[in-house]
This record gives sequence, structure tokens and C-alpha cells, in this order.
Amino acid sequence: MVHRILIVTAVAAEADSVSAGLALGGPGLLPLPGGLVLRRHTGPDDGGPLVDVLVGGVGPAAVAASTGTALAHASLTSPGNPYDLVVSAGIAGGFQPLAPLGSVVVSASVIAADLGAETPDGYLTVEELGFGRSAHPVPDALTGRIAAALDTGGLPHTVAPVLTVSTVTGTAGRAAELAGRHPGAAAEAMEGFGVAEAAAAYGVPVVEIRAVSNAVGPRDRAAWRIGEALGALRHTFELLSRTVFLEPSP
Ligand SMILES: O=C(O)c1cccc(C(=O)CC[C@H]2O[C@@H](n3cnc4c(=O)[nH]cnc43)[C@H](O)[C@@H]2O)c1
Repeated sequence: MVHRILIVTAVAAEADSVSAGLALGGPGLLPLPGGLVLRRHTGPDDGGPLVDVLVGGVGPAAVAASTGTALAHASLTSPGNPYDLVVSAGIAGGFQPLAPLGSVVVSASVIAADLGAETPDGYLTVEELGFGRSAHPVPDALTGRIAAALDTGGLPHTVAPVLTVSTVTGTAGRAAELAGRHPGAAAEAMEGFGVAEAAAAYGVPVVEIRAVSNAVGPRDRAAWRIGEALGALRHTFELLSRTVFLEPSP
């Protein structure tokens, strides 16, 4: 069985790091509706995995639309052979001290952290409001295999909930509020939940993998380590393409 994996990033620099890490052939370029382009990597032989990398846009709405387009295209062009796994990948803010700069966070769950309502008595999730969902679980077996692959490369990592926000946290107060509401959450980014909603609509498992470029907290642009995080992202996908992506069922 050929494994089909869709990796969705927000911006081209993240996709470049993912593609550079993949120990596979390509990419070939495949246009999709809506001006999107899939970068298709295959190999190392005919029985190897097929890994598509998509620049999906910044924020949960943009990336839900683009991921949905890629999944719809796959289901129409390869009926009965949809993607086996969808990965939301990129850089992120890390909650300290759980996720130091340059480390990698693998999502135990993908959480919409601001999809709900503020009330005088506190925040209510959409579940508490009686509609929708704000969390997607990730299979333990999958996170375990990813963590084992990162172990082999000596890449510092943690498996923990990853939050999706529409507004980047910029104060200590907001960071404390999010950490209090989501104990154990190790990272925040802006796309995971959108990718997960699209994947769930097609019944495909999802995982979010984030390299930490900055601390969640007071805005300090000078302290960002984007180059280091992009390097960790490249190393992550090199390790995965040599291990997890070659295994029978991701
Ligand atoms: O200019 C700034 O101060 C600034 C601060 C935080 C983030 C940005 C971005 O443009 C990042 C958006 C992009 O990167 C992901 N990301 C990275 N770090 C974080 C974070 O701490 N909180 C949320 N998202 C983050 C995100 O997924 C976006 O794709 C600029």
C-alpha cells in the first residue's frame, strides 16, 4: 500500500523547510483549484509514500478552505485512495518552560482555544454553549511513533495539546489565561484546528507538528528564533520521511 500524506503549512518558508527535509524525490508541482499548488514528493521507489506539501495560508479559516480543497481534489482524482494522514506543520509559540525555543511539539490534541464565548463568569467553549466542537484528538499510537522518530534524531520534543488561536498572544496575562484553561498545552499557532476540521470532514486522521520559534507571552519580536525553528522543522521531516512515513499505517 502506498501511503498518501498531506502536509499543510501556513507560509512558503515553512513548506520549503518541510520539503527540504523530506528524503524523497520531487517535488513535482500539481495545480489545484483556487490558485493552490501541491508540491508532490514520492519515492524512494514505486512502493514508497506519496507526500504532498501545501502552502495553505495563515489562520484557521484560510487553511480550512485550502486543506478542504486538497482533500476534495484527492477524493475526486483518487477515489478509494484518499490521504491516510493530514499533518499541520509550521512554527509556533511555545508555553514556557514546557516547549523551549528550537524544540518540537507534537499534538496530543488540536484545540481551538478561542472558539467560544466570554461571559461575566468566564470563558465558555462551544461544547458548553451546546454546539460545535473545539478539540480534535490525535491517536496515541501516531504521536508515539512520531516521538520515537524524533528521539532517534536527538531532536528535543514534547507530546502535548497544541492550541489554535486567531490572535497571536502578546501579553503575560493572556498567556496565563490560556495556560490555565488548557493545562499542559505546550504550543499555540494559528492553523491546526482549521486543518483538523477539514481532515475530519473526510475521515482522515490529523496531527499537528510545530517547531517553537518564540515564547508565548509579551510580544518581543527581537527574541524570535525563526531560522532555528525552520531548521528544526526540516530535521523533523527528514526523520519522519525515513521512518514513520515508510511504515504500514501512519
Ligand atoms: O510581528 C509579531 O510580533 C508577530 C508575533 C507573533 C506571530 C507573528 C506571525 O506572523 C506568526 C504567524 C504564523 O506563525 C505561527 N506562529 C508562530 N508563533 C506564534 C505564536 O506565538 N502564536 C501564534 N502563532 C504563531 C502561526 O501559526 C502563523 O502561521 C508575528
